[in-house]
Formats: sequence, structure tokens, C-alpha cells
Amino acid sequence: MGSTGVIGCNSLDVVRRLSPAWQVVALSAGKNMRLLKQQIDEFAPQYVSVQDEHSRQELIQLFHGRLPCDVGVGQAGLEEAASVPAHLVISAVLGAAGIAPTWRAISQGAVVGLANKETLVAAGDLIMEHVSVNGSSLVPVDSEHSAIFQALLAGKRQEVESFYITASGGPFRTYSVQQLKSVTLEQALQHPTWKMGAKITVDSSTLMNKGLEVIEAHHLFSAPYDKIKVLVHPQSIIHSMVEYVDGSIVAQLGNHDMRLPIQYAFTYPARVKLDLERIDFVKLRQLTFEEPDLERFPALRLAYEAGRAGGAMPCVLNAANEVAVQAFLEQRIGYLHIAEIVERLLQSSDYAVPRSISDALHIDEDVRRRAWLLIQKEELGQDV
Ligand SMILES: NC(=O)C1=CN([C@@H]2O[C@H](COP(=O)(O)OP(=O)(O)OC[C@H]3O[C@@H](n4cnc5c(N)ncnc54)[C@H](OP(=O)(O)O)[C@@H]3O)[C@@H](O)[C@H]2O)C=CC1
Ligand SMILES: CC(=O)[C@@H](O)[C@H](O)COP(=O)(O)O
Ligand SMILES: [Mn+2]
Repeated sequence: MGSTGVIGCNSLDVVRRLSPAWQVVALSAGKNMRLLKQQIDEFAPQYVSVQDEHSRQELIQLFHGRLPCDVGVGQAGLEEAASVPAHLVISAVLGAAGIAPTWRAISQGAVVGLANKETLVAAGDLIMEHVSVNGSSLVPVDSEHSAIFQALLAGKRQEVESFYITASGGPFRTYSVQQLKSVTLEQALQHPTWKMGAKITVDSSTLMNKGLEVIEAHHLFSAPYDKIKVLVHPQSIIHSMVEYVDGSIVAQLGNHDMRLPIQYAFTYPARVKLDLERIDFVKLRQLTFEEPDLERFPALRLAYEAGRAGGAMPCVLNAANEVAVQAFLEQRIGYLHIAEIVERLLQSSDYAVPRSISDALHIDEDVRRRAWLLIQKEELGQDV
């Protein structure tokens, strides 16, 4: 799911490398029909889904009216794609659009390779319960969570003292608040270490990505928030670490290439040869560490607060952030407005605890509506 995105393309490269042991049965794209056509030609799925009817018509034209597979549309199409029987479903659609199809894949008892962290942030308690009821399992694809997942193999869960989630610090790691006020979209899209889609790249720059990852780790590893520490590590070589009660710290290291955690989600618990550039420690020379600055990067503080509050708050955090980042990408708001919008939505929300996935989807929808209203009213801070 999300086959035309950065994680989707990397996942298909992993399939290419693991073929013929692995084959693709379904794909889902958004609107990039040229790329989807190439993927259909190469991987021959039984089913594909696309974001809207216009995209479906474009795909039909690209195949000169002779589609080689069934094509679904919109959320229903995504859910249908997730229902095609498969051993592994890679969940890499962007944002809350991934909640319902991920839920559907879990209902089938499939193993879900989870890249789409927004799903766990918005509906983590419900998703984790659904996983256990349906005998499914989540294997993390997000690099930090894959690192923790691997580091946890070194001990017993009750022997863990704390979890370190590393953060590159983003392109503005050394910026003052004054400098942050005039950050441009172009600058925010320059991630220092990883090549990723636009939304997560902006999230990395505000440290909201790390905040979402703290909540993701809380759910994936049943980790209390007090035991999850964020550590800025600009080289992004240590992907995360687990500290055990005896003081021993187990880390996972690797170059910045998502094909490594993605392949591990395919082959776990086995390891399979993967020909990617390896770390050269002598060239690297040093790995450095800093404390995150919650004053300059309030998004990380907001995520900890929303996570600790629980209930609907993480869902509010995620939906408000998705809208704010989209508005920033469309150059409708300034950079510092992103955290301002999230904070204002969190402060003004009082939703009941979501008891079902449809409750969570309703909260998500309502927060989006309110966030767009706030943006349209142009009442955001002017000092940005
Ligand atoms: N990139 C990375 O290294 C990492 C990404 N992640 C997570 O993985 C997910 C994907 O990230 P990334 O691959 O970078 O993002 P991209 O923007 O590159 O890809 C997003 C994918 O989702 C599709 N899509 C977007 N909106 C919709 C929609 N409404 N309905 C159906 N499909 C849709 C896009 O389709 P199209 O392009 O065809 O319109 C594309 O296939 C995110 O949740 C991100 O946080 C996690 C860790 C690392
Ligand atoms: C590759 C990956 O997992 C991203 O989530 C990455 O962690 C982003 O980098 P930051 O550490 O800057 O958020
Ligand atoms: Mn990550």
C-alpha cells in the first residue's frame, strides 16, 4: 500500500531482489499513474487501487483500454487491496488514509510491515488490540522501530530499562528561533541524511516525526513514555537503542537506506544477503549526540504531552499536523504555524476516548475540518 511512494518503491526493489521467493499480489497508488503502470507491467498484481476516478481513467488510457488487473478506487479500493490474501502487507500509504486499510489487513491475520506511523498514532490502542484479537503481527519498517525490534532480541522484555530513539535533528538543528521564523519550503525539504516523501521530510524538520515515533514506540513495544528518550544523532547511523537493566546498551546501525529495515520485515526472523553500501567506520570518524531542544522544536513536546494524555489526543495531534503540513507544503502558512496549529487544536479539543476505529476516523475528520477553518480564518500568529 503506497507503492508509488518512497517506501513503496523501496519495498518493490526488495521484492525484485527476493524474487522469485516473493511475489506481489496487490498494489495501491495515489495519483501517479505512469509509475503505477510500470509497476503493474513489472510485478503483475491481481488487483490495484488508485486514489480517485480520474486516476482510474488515466490508468485505463495508459493501458489503451485493456487493463491486466482489477482496479479499485478511493478508500474502498484501498481496503479491497488490503484484503487480497497475502503473507505480508506493507502499509506505506501516507497519513491517516492508511488507517482503514491497515485495519483491514490486520483483520485478515496478515503480517503487517508498518511504515505508516500515523495509523498507530491516531488509533494505537485500538490497532494493537485488533492485532492481538486477529492473531496478526506488526513488524516495524520505520527505521528506529526496526532498530528497537532488533535490539529487543538481545534480552527479555522485563529486562529493558529504557528505549533511545535517535533523531537526525533535521535541517534546522542549529537554527535559532529567529532563523526558524523565515524558513522556506525549499529549506524544509532538504533532509540532511534521508531521502523521503515531502510530508515526513517536513515532520523531520519540526521534530514532529520524532514525536510521532515516540507514540509509535509506546504502542509497538508497550513502552511507558517516561522510558522513551529521544537523542539527537546528526549522522543517523545508530537507528535506535535499547538499554537493559544491567546498563548494557544494544544498538542497531546501518547506512541511510530503508531497504534494510524493509527487507528485514520481509525475512524476519531470518537475515538474507543484501548488497547495499556498507558502513565504513574509518571514513565516518565520529558519531555525535545532543539533547533535543523542546523550546525551539515544540512539536516534540506536544507529541509527548498528547501521548501521555492518551484517549483522543494523539489522534488530534496527528490530524492537526497532517493538515498543517499540507498547508505549509501548499505555501498557505508559515513554518512556525505548523506547531501553532497543532497546539491550538490540542488545547481546544475534548473528544471522548475512541472506542472503535470508526470513532477514531470521525475524530480525525472533525479535527481536519477545524484545522482548515483555523487556517482560512487567518488568525494565526503574525510574527512568523
Ligand atoms: N520515506 C521514508 O523513509 C519513511 C517513511 N515512513 C512512513 O511511510 C509512509 C509513506 O512515506 P513516503 O513513502 O516517504 O511518502 P510518499 O509521499 O513518498 O508516498 C506516499 C504514498 O501514498 C500514496 N498516497 C498518498 N495519499 C493517498 C491517498 N489519500 N490514498 C491513496 N494513496 C495515497 C502516494 O501515492 P501517489 O504518489 O501515487 O499519489 C504514495 O504511493 C508515511 O506514513 C511515512 O511516515 C516511515 C519511515 C521512513
Ligand atoms: C528513515 C526514517 O525512519 C525516518 O523516520 C527518519 O528517522 C527521519 O529522520 P529524522 O530522524 O530526522 O526524523
Ligand atoms: Mn523513522
